[in-house]
Order: sequence, then C-alpha cells, then structure tokens
Amino acid sequence: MNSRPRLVLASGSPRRLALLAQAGIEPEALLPADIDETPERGELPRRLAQRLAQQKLLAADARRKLTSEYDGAYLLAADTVVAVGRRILPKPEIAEEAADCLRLLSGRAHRVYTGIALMTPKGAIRTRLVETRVRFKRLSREEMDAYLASREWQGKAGGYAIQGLAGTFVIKLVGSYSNVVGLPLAETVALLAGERFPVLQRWGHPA
Ligand SMILES: Cc1cn([C@H]2C[C@H](O)[C@@H](COP(=O)(O)OP(=O)(O)OP(=O)(O)O)O2)c(=O)[nH]c1=O
Repeated sequence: MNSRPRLVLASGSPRRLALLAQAGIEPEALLPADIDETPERGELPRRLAQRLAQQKLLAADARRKLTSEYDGAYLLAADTVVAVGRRILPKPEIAEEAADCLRLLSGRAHRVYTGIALMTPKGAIRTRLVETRVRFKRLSREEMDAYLASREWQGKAGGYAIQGLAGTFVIKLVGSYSNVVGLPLAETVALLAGERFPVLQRWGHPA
C-alpha cells in the first residue's frame, strides 16, 4: 500500500531541495515554474515575495494538471527577495549589477523576505512570509572585487549567497538563517505539519 503523502516542490532551486532534505523531506518531483519576476510599480518587497511564491505555485499546479501523475500531492513554492528599505535588489546576471548590490549592502542592514505557498491535496492554499534582517560589514574594494570574481552572486537575490563566500560578510543576523538561503525551515515545517503532512513521522523512517 502506498498511502504516504507526497510532496512536489514547485522550484528548480538546488538550495531549496537541500533545505527540504535537511528537514527529512524528499519531494516526489520538481516542477520549476518560469514566471515573470518583475516587481510591479511601487510594489513592496514583502508583497513581491508573497505574490511570486503564489504565482509559482499556481503555474506548477497548472503544469501538473497536464498529467494526473501528481494529483493529490502537496505542492510547495517559495520566492526570496532581498531589499534595502523599500528598494528591491535584483538577481544580477552581470558583474556591474552585482557590484551595485555589494555597494548598497556594504556596512548596512538589509532584509531578506521569503514567501512560501502551499497547496494541500484538497486544493486549499496557505501562505507565509518570513523576514530576516542581515547586516554586512563594510566591504573593502579588495573584498568586493574578489567576490565579483567568484561569480557566486550570479542569479542570487541581492547578488550574494550567504551559504558561500558571502557568509564572511555577515556580522549580524536576526531571524531565520535558512530563510536567507531560500526556505525558512521552522516555518515551512510548521506550515506542512499544520496541514497534516507528516514531517516528524518520517524522521524515524528515512527515505
Ligand atoms: C540572499 C540569498 C539568495 N540566494 C538565492 C536563492 C534563490 O535561488 C535566489 C532567489 O531567487 P528565487 O526566485 O527565490 O528562486 P530561484 O529562481 O533560484 O528558484 P525557483 O524560482 O525555481 O524556486 O537567490 C541564495 O542562494 N543565498 C542567499 O544568501
């Protein structure tokens, strides 16, 4: 009998997969959603993270409906946004853009928001928004140049990855660390458990 609840991750992010694995959850499938992530005019960072997480969820839901393979599975999506005040930082693809991000983050505090969206097997949608405050030390020219040369910033919200070399820039962090990487673990587990996905029950029975 296979009555184990299944979970599909609406993401192509290897970091989100690794974070779920850390919680003992192995998704049945990955359904990345290709959506337009451009902020709306005047959109606040927390609203953007929430909106994009929901859009990824709905796009993945539409995709899975093309086949009936993942019917009845939980579907989870997330989106991470980095902001200095109301200013939303890009996910840089070129060094110049990444350099702008580093100059903005140097010696200052910023906020990282992750929106998470869950669709239950019955089709109900539940969302959460998690905020972490991060302060970078003041970065020297050498540090910025060395980091730009690493290319670790490419495609990362705010132009850095805390789980890599940029971890050496962090002098203060208030809130969830995993939230900065891309999926807040405590809140995600609470959301799933609250919707009867048996997270803890799996810990004694690794996949
Ligand atoms: C701030 C920060 C961001 N990031 C990354 C995580 C995300 O990949 C990216 C934020 O972009 P997202 O759009 O949230 O995620 P994604 O495009 O990688 O994956 P998908 O949409 O398929 O779920 O920034 C880090 O890896 N470490 C960090 O410290």
